Amino acid sequence: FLQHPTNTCARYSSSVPAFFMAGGDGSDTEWAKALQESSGMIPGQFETDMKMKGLLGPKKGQGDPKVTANSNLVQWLEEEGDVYLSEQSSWGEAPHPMAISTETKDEITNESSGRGLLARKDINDGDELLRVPINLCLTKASARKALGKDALPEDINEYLAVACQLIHERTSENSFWKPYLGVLPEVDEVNPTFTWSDEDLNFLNGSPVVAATKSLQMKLEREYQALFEGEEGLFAKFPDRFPKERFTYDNWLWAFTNLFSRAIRLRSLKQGETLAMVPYADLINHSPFSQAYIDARENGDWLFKTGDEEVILFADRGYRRMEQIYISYGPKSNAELLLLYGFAVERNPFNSVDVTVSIAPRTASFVKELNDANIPVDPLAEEKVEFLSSVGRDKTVDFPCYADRYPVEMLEFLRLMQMTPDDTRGKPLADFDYSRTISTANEAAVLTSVIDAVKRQLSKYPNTEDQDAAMIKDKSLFRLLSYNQRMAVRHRRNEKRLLKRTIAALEKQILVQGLDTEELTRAEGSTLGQVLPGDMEKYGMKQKTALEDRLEKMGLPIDLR
Ligand SMILES: C[S@@+](CC[C@H](N)C(=O)[O-])C[C@H]1O[C@@H](n2cnc3c(N)ncnc32)[C@H](O)[C@@H]1O
Repeated sequence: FLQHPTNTCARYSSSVPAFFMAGGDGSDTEWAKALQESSGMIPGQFETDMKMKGLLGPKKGQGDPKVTANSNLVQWLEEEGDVYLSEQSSWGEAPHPMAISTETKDEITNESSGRGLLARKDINDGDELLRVPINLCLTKASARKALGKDALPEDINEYLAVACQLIHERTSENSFWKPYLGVLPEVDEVNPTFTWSDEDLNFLNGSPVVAATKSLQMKLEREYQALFEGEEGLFAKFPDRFPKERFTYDNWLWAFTNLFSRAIRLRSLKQGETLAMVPYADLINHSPFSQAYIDARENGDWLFKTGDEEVILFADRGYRRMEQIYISYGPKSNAELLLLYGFAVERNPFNSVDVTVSIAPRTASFVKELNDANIPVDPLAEEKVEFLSSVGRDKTVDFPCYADRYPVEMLEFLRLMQMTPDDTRGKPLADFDYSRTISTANEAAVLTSVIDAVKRQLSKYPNTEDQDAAMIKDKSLFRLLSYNQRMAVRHRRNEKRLLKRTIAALEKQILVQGLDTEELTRAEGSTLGQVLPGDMEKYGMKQKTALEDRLEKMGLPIDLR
């Protein structure tokens, strides 16, 4: 885990949280004191702040259902899991270092980021932040125990199993997990794009997120039907445990909203890795700059190992009192975050936009099909097709473009596709190292074709970046849009900005490397990065997008079984 000395997350922290409570019993005394200290310079400011946060006055926050839910969770964790959350120091143990804030905000966009965990005292790099026993978590094992091993067989996908248990617990009167369910958000508090209406999704037109969203929506529908419906489905086979009125599609979407946005993959478990919903740990928000992540370990000290396992987290840096604690959900692009978590990060070093690079090798038969006298046959086309299929690549490929880099694979792919007999001089294509420049003419054609591909991606959006920027700038009008719509406009604007920067960087590189000279235009006789008409048509029903590819690697249910 951990070890990152720099304080890069500071700008994401919510310095004056709205509603909050201490970790122990929900009292606000310590927070009141801390807030008083932090805003003590302005007379009367503290009282004003506290009133605004609902923590002063007759109710003192106790009437707030969110504060009550936090309180119930803390009590349950202490009673059922022996989780140490005390505010007071006691024999040999310091007070628990964190507290739940019911309302945190993104400091750049001012959008709500829901609950979060705050440092209740100064925290040092490496300090233990939390420990939660596995038996409080929802996993495939707990799902099979709750709903029967006959209904959820050994080989069932983890996401499906935990989704079933989430719905089961949510709709049971006496669930052991009730205090945990009490803090799980509704779909409209998370808003991942796969739950958006088509009207909201239209705001993302042109963005690769739309295709990924539609594909995830279809997959979730298909999985629901396959699991519950038909003669072999759980509704028919186990109607008592899986009543239709409880396992509705709305509940299914709620379960997956929570799974995608909160489930953690624990990798260090004795029996291998497990997907888990971990109470309390899942209250921590994401910062792409955090080096901390959550994992499991055997519990007990060195002498007295109990054999049980627990989830554990250490601080990745020092935190000041009242600062929000962050972990990293992984190096995710804003498209991934929006699709699965319902938010995007304005300054995200892992942000990328998928760009489609498509070059159809001009074989004799393909050129004939095109029926255009100006398009010559590429003498290397057949060899290129063979080479591509031997390395398992298609001729239409999606690559993620980052703000400051693009993948080596994209350059390698394009260098190959732009080879001419001048470059090969009779040698086989397989003999070249495509991770290096092949020739100046080849490189010129490669960079030009990347620019073309990025420009083509940009042209897919109905509005320009400037128009989006103007919309965002007009604060009063922008606020009239719904949360989803605001996220969509910011997202598409950031995608365009990234693509425009990529074009500018490439154009500069072409100039710096002297690749803009006349004689190098000979490469234009090659394939030039154009999506040839035939390929355009095929592209409509092409293979997976790069985003889907990455989701699959994460183990998300792109093909669930
Ligand atoms: C694991 S939960 C974290 C706790 C969550 N805020 C809550 O209220 O329960 C993940 C969700 O928190 C929110 N979130 C996490 N990090 C965020 C961030 N940096 N900005 C905005 N929202 C964030 C998103 O709604 C996301 O789906």
